[in-house]
Amino acid sequence: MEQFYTIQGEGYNTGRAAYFIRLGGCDVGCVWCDVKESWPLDAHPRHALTDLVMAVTAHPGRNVVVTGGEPLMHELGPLTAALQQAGCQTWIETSGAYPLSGNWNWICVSPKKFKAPLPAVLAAAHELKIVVFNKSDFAWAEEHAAQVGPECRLYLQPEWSKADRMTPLIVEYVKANPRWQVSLQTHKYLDIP
Ligand SMILES: C[S@@+](CC[C@H](N)C(=O)[O-])C[C@H]1O[C@@H](n2cnc3c(N)ncnc32)[C@H](O)[C@@H]1O
Ligand SMILES: Nc1nc2[nH]cc(C(=O)O)c2c(=O)[nH]1
Ligand code: SF4
Ligand SMILES: [Mg+2]
Repeated sequence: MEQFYTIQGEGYNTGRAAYFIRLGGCDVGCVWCDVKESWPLDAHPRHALTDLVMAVTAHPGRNVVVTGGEPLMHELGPLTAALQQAGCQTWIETSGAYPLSGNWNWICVSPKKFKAPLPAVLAAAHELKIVVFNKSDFAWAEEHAAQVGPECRLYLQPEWSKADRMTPLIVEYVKANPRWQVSLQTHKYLDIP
């Protein structure tokens, strides 16, 4: 759907330069999704793998975030193979609602109430990133933390339109439950893509 070179704004890799590949198509239906224009599966141009890799390697960074839409609606083996062959680190942002494909150096799973994550994707996560939309989401976050591996990093991220109200609750929750960390959408504060 779009591609851009920016700074990873969220989660464990916050602050690192990364090339973003945003794939079209998502049927999860989050009411607060901040990229609803990504939802149609066939409304976006298709690009040859070699062109994508050339676009990535035209920039000095070698971290690539594959996001969407829901990127796991696509078979991602060929894309990650081509990126890794070109010396890139492959990172994914996924809801976990579809089976994992591709080879990943970093897997961020952000589960959604609207379409449950698959247990196998949660088990493979390096990072669990829960969007907090209301205060019942803390208990929901713990249910998912029980399904990831022992090394998985745990993040609570305020839903953007409710950040004023949710961020103070997240701060108090993390102080009381220090296995969790705060994740902010720092690119929105920086006003960059
Ligand atoms: C747009 S989604 C695309 C990847 C995948 N579909 C997913 O949801 O993980 C990228 C990240 O943005 C988060 N996100 C989307 N809308 C948000 C919002 N309004 N506030 C905070 N985070 C949001 C998602 O939870 C996810 O971690
Ligand atoms: N800067 C920046 N960081 C991000 N991290 C995850 C994003 C996403 O939409 O997947 C995102 C995004 O859209 N921009
Ligand atoms: S799963 Fe991701 S892309 Fe799909 S609606 Fe939810 S936040 Fe948006
Ligand atoms: Mg985003």
